[in-house]
Amino acid sequence: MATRRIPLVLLACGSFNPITNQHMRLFELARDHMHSTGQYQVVGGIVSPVSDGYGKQGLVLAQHRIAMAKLALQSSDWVTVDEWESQQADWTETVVTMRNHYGRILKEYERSTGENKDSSGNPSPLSSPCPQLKLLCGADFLDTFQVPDLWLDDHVEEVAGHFGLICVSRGGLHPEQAVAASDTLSRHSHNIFLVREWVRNETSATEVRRALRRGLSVKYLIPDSVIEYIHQHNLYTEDSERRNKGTVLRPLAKQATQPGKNVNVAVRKIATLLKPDKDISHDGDHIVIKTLSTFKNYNMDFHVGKEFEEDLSGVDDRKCMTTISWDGDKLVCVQKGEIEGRGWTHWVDGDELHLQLGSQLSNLLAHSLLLLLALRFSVLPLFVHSQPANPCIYLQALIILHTQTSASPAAIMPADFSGKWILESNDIFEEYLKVLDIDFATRKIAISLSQTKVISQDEDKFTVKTLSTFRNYELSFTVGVEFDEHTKGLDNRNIKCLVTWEGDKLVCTQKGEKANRGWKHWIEGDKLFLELTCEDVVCVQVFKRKA
Ligand SMILES: Nc1ncnc2c1ncn2[C@@H]1O[C@H](COP(=O)(O)OP(=O)(O)OP(=O)(O)O)[C@@H](O)[C@H]1O
Ligand SMILES: O=C(O)c1ccc[n+]([C@@H]2O[C@H](COP(=O)([O-])O)[C@@H](O)[C@H]2O)c1
Repeated sequence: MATRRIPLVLLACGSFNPITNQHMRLFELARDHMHSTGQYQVVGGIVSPVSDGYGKQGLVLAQHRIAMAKLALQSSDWVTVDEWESQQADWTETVVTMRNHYGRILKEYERSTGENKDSSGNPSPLSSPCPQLKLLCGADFLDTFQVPDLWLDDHVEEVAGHFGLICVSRGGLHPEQAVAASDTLSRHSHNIFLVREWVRNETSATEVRRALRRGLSVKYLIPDSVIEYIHQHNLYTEDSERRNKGTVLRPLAKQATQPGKNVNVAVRKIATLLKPDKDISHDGDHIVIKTLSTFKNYNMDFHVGKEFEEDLSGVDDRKCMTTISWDGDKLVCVQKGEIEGRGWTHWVDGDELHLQLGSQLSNLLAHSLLLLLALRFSVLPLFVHSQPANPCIYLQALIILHTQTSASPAAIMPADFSGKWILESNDIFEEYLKVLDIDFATRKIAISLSQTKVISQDEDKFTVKTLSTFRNYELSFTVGVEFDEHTKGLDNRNIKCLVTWEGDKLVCTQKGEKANRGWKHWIEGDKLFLELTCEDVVCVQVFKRKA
């Protein structure tokens, strides 16, 4: 007897900002592939645009993205647009969207099998097998599962294990490697269908928006009806592209606030974007310090000289026995607990309030949020409302901290970077490449690659080799000596560079066509950090020392 095929619905989640022909092609490719397995019968396709709460830069209103998707899909007799996700007040996890659709699909199935039950109430042999729902995506989507703190592990488990994925190739990405690199994905590899698109189509919604902003033609990349809609509503402009600029992607913010999470990459990322205010009031030795930001607020209410139990919920969720006392005109706090040497010092210098946060060097990583909060505030007589200066000045706190907390003189010497370092994480690298105007295909290759840094250091003389299977790059410099760099094979620009020591950090300013360009290198334990900055993008790469 021939086995009956499993009815299958394909669900694609994304910004669809705007929907492109390639988005629609994904469905056709996936349907052919799933039919070729002989196991499935694709019975429907759903496009589910993300809600406005997603916070992605340049995201135009959901009502427009929905309207464009509906216009585009008028030509399909099996793919529809669903508004449920886009209408949720906040951004919705993909797995929640999947559960919602699957619940609806199952209800319909039950209703239809109800009509086909035998006398004992069991589905009759005439009923079709239980339908399935699978997530349809491009290869770049699969890579996002590896982005630290973007997805919850349980959700990846449910998406890949319970539902299943159909992933269409994109650019030079290697989805099979993404599956192999992840324990969860490889455990469910039988439920992940990789579809090879032989007619490569590199259309990306970002590139379409860019072309539209520049007044260039996007005909044949997106349907005519969508082009007309965009022009009618003047949708993709310089202004619309600035929408959500600097906003933390909602999944990252949401993940960071999960109970029991360590102070991690996501929190660090959020913290760097914050503009916290300090609101300090006092009545004699009774002091209240409020640290206010759009992400988290933190209040301290204490009497100088009196020990109290401090609950650092929302910071690193530890408890400390805290005592704050005067040291001359400095307010010094000692926080006894799990982390040795923990505490802070507040003092005023001219019209600036300084806050220096400390813990032992070995614990720096666990305390990155604390370090990030080490801001310098301007325009402030002590204990009145303050205006924050540049939040990125927190970086200086690391240096102060190193100097303050290092017991041995060796620890305050500039660091030794020599060695081989393997890339472990590469946060916002694609944004950094975009701001350097690196083309789509190169970006996609670059973000998928592993990198090795080989650094040779002879006191202040450095050679840094960056090696990958795609391109190698070598840079030699002497700290304190300005040099010309041609970023050959990268963005091919000429820049004037100067590398200096800031404590044990190596800091480079790169003057040229691009504003605010530079990098910083520092070491924490067996990790090498590289912070790459250009305009308003800050990318952090973390390397592990190769034994
Ligand atoms: N050219 C393409 N090839 C394969 N998959 C694609 C392609 N374009 C989009 N997709 C897939 O379509 C889904 C929705 O994509 P999304 O709305 O993010 O558009 P996008 O073109 O990837 O946008 P952006 O350019 O901003 O990255 C994702 O799973 C994405 O991987
Ligand atoms: O569910 C999650 O945890 C999750 C984390 C990150 C991204 N997503 C979804 O992945 C999609 C990414 O779309 P885009 O346009 O950013 O490529 C979008 O639908 C998001 O809601 C989902």
